[in-house]
Formats: sequence, structure tokens, C-alpha cells
Amino acid sequence: MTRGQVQEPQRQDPRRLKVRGLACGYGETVLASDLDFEVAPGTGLLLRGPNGAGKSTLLLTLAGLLHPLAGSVSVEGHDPDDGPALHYCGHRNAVRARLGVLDTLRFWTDINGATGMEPAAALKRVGLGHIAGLDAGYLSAGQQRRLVLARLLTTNRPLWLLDEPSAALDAEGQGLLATLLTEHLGNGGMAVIATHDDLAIAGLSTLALGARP
Ligand SMILES: Nc1ncnc2c1ncn2[C@@H]1O[C@H](COP(=O)(O)OP(=O)(O)OP(=O)(O)O)[C@@H](O)[C@H]1O
Repeated sequence: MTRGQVQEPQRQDPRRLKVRGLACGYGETVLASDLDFEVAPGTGLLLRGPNGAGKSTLLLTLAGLLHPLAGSVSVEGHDPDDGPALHYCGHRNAVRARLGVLDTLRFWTDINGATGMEPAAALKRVGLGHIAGLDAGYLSAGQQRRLVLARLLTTNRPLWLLDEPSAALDAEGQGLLATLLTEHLGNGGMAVIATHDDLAIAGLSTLALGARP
């Protein structure tokens, strides 16, 4: 730096998923407790653990679809004027059988906000461009999963909560998922992903949930 130049302070992205003292479960059944973690821009968290450990339950709690049994979840630094902070993609693909593939994506995009890719371009990106007019009910399991990935692309939201996103995806589809996640994190996004598969992506740490007795 030459004399007289003022160095701009590094603009820190203030957004964070912040979890404090969180317990989640159903009624008297506590599946996980005393959870304290943060997910910062450009990073993600993998939820690991055996069947029934509570990964989906934790994701639902992070998404605000289940009340915490204790503690708090917040997405700090997110401007509500920018719309909802997160995408939640659960086990089910939320596909209506008699609605076309492109129309399904347009339907979601109309609801969620057209802040990302054009639906037709997003379909091509996930490898479904050639069947845009097909009724979504005729998609294979892996193709339905790809359609869900396209939903992430048509509406920009900083935090992706993904439950088994690679389920039913072939090797190429798993590579696509890794690429989309890498790009999302590279753009300052955040992610929490429950999976039994390997996801070779930089910037991920792991939270292991225990087995139930
Ligand atoms: N609504 C509910 N009421 C009571 N118990 C529930 C409810 N939903 C799920 N459970 C139980 O909570 C436990 C954790 O389920 P969860 O789906 O979170 O596990 P998971 O770690 O995601 O498992 P998997 O790897 O099989 O997807 C299971 O024993 C399940 O039966």
C-alpha cells in the first residue's frame, strides 16, 4: 500500500446460522440436545448418524417447521426484505403428478420468488431440459430429485437445508449436486445437509448425531 492510501476495511458478511443450546425431538423424546454451532457464509455442515438418529428432525427444527424443545435457531444478519433466508428440501419431492416438469418449476418459482435462474435454464442445468413438457409424475426417482435441485436455483436464498439430497441420484447427478453446492458456498451461501453419502466438497464440517438406545 502506498502512503496516503486508505485501506478499505474488509467487508465481513455478517450472515450466520446460529444455533444455541438447541434440543430437538418430539414431546418427551429428545433426539439431540445442547447443540451449539454456527454456519458462516461459504461453509456448510454435514449431519451424520445412523437411521433414526434425528438428522431429519434437526433439519425440520432448523427450518422452523418443528418447535425447538429448548434453545434457539436464528439466521443472523439476513435482511427480511430479501425474502426468506432458507430453502428446505425434505425427503419428499413435492411433485404433482399431472403438472408438467417446467410448469412445476414455474409454480415453485412463482411462490418462492423469481430471484435466480430462469426455470427453463435451471431445468437444463440439472439435466431435465429434454423432458420439460412431461408430466412430473412420470419422472424417475432421480429425475424428481434433480427437479428439486432446480428449485434451489430459481430462487436465491442464502441457506440450503437439504435432507438426503443425493438419494436416488446416479453418479453424474451426485457430481452435479457437489458442483451446485460448491458454487452456492463459493457465492457466500450456507448449507446444512443430512446424508449417508460422501460429499467431497471444500468448506464442510461434520456434526455426528448419536444412535437411539
Ligand atoms: N412426528 C413424530 N413423532 C414421534 N417420533 C417421530 C416423529 N417423526 C420422527 N420420529 C422419530 O424420530 C426419530 C428420528 O427420526 P429422523 O427422521 O429425524 O431420523 P434420521 O436421523 O433422519 O434417520 P434416517 O437416516 O433414517 O433418515 C425416529 O425414531 C423417528 O421414528
